[in-house]
Amino acid sequence: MSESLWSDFMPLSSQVDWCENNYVILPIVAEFWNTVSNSIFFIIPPILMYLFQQYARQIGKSVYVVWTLLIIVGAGSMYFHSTLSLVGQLIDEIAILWVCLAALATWLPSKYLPEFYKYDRRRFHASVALAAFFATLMALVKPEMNHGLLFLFGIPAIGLLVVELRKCTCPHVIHVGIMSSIWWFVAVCCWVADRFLCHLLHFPYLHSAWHILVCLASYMACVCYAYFYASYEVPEQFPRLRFWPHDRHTWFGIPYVSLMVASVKSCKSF
Ligand SMILES: CCCCCCCC/C=C\CCCCCCCC(=O)N[C@@H](CO)[C@H](O)/C=C/CCCCCCCCCCCCC
Ligand SMILES: [Ca+2]
Ligand SMILES: [Zn+2]
Repeated sequence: MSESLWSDFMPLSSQVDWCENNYVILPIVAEFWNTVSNSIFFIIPPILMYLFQQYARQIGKSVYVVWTLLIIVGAGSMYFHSTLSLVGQLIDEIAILWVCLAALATWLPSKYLPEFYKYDRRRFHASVALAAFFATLMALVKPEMNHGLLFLFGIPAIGLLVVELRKCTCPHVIHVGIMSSIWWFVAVCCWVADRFLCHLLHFPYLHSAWHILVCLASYMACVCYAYFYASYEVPEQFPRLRFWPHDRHTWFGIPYVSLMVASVKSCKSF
């Protein structure tokens, strides 16, 4: 390993530094609150792994790839904020790139794909894997551009959500989709304010709030995509949204997709 590569592991070697003051709470952690706020990525995705077991069995195991990558996003972000190293920044960004592409490959309904991919989804998965490989190489070239480019995933993500929610008649899916969009909007405001208005606001916790809100927005959007995908691809399994720990908890429960036997009506009210 060359000397310059070693230096990319050094604390504070990233050009990015967030509003929270460095090394204030613990002498070995650069940004304490920005580090610990990523803990939410170790709580929600494992619960989703548990709740999506039936979905994985009946529709596809790639749902586990998305939840695992979300945990890796949290771990990468923790490492980045605890060191503010360039390597930490790249791990954080590349993990986000991969989870977005994995979500796209897993849940983009076939009706949106060109004919070439429609009848063999493995071709689509292979193309996304190839795109992930080249995008990862490009991410190493100009790391300072990565944040901005990653936000572009928000456009198809919101686009798909809006298009499908307008057609959707299930009130639970509409509720989760709207909450996801609200959290996403507030999260982006927090990210922008922390990045560009730090000297005006002097409020160092906005990036921590972003971590929590973007995790909520992304997992809720993913649950909606999982529902839309199942509704298109396996309507005979009557997908419906349920909430953990109880279906009564539509506000604070964790939504997931459950598949039913053909005799039960889809989206039945609780
Ligand atoms: C058909 C759908 C395609 C897109 C699916 C998107 C699924 C998104 C899944 C997970 C994204 C998680 C992102 C978490 C980032 C946490 C790490 C972090 O905070 N990193 C920052 C530094 O610590 C870094 O500055 C962040 C950079 C920008 C990230 C932009 C992510 C865009 C993700 C799009 C999410 C869409 C949610 C839509 C809600 C309606
Ligand atoms: Ca800082
Ligand atoms: Zn962060």
